[in-house]
Amino acid sequence: MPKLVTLLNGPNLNLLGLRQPEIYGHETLDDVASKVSDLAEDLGLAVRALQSNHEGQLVDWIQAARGTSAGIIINPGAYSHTSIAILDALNAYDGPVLEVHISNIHKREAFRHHSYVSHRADGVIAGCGTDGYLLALRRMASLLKA
Ligand SMILES: O=C1C[C@@](O)(C(=O)O)C[C@@H](O)[C@@H]1O
Repeated sequence: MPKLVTLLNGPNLNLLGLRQPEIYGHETLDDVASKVSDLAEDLGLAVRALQSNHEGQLVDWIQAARGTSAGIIINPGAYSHTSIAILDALNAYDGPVLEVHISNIHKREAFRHHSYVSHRADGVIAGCGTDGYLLALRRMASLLKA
């Protein structure tokens, strides 16, 4: 049975491809989900990809990953910069956590430079476009093998 990885995307990432394409690119979230699932198959992993605009829903999914998912990859969107609730939920999760940002948050406005989720993340990928999700999945595969 392949190990399950939960891939969470936060607010406004449902608009990927439409929203500020000069920053986030032209691929849609469905495009990303399909390239992630192709790579997952090559790596022998299963991915459950979920997106929500709601903080509490993301907290519920992180809690649900306890005992059911081997790892979490999360792009918390703007909640990265505000949500202690998401950090607390991740702190209650035992497996590896990788944080992805499509854009390089450190090159952008000062309010994007700090991420609460980074206090828990085992790795952070920022500024690699949607390839960041694939890089995170490869890293997750090696963490889960180790
Ligand atoms: O919604 C997002 C997307 C983002 O997480 C990224 O993927 O680059 C960066 C955040 O600052 C922003 O609020």
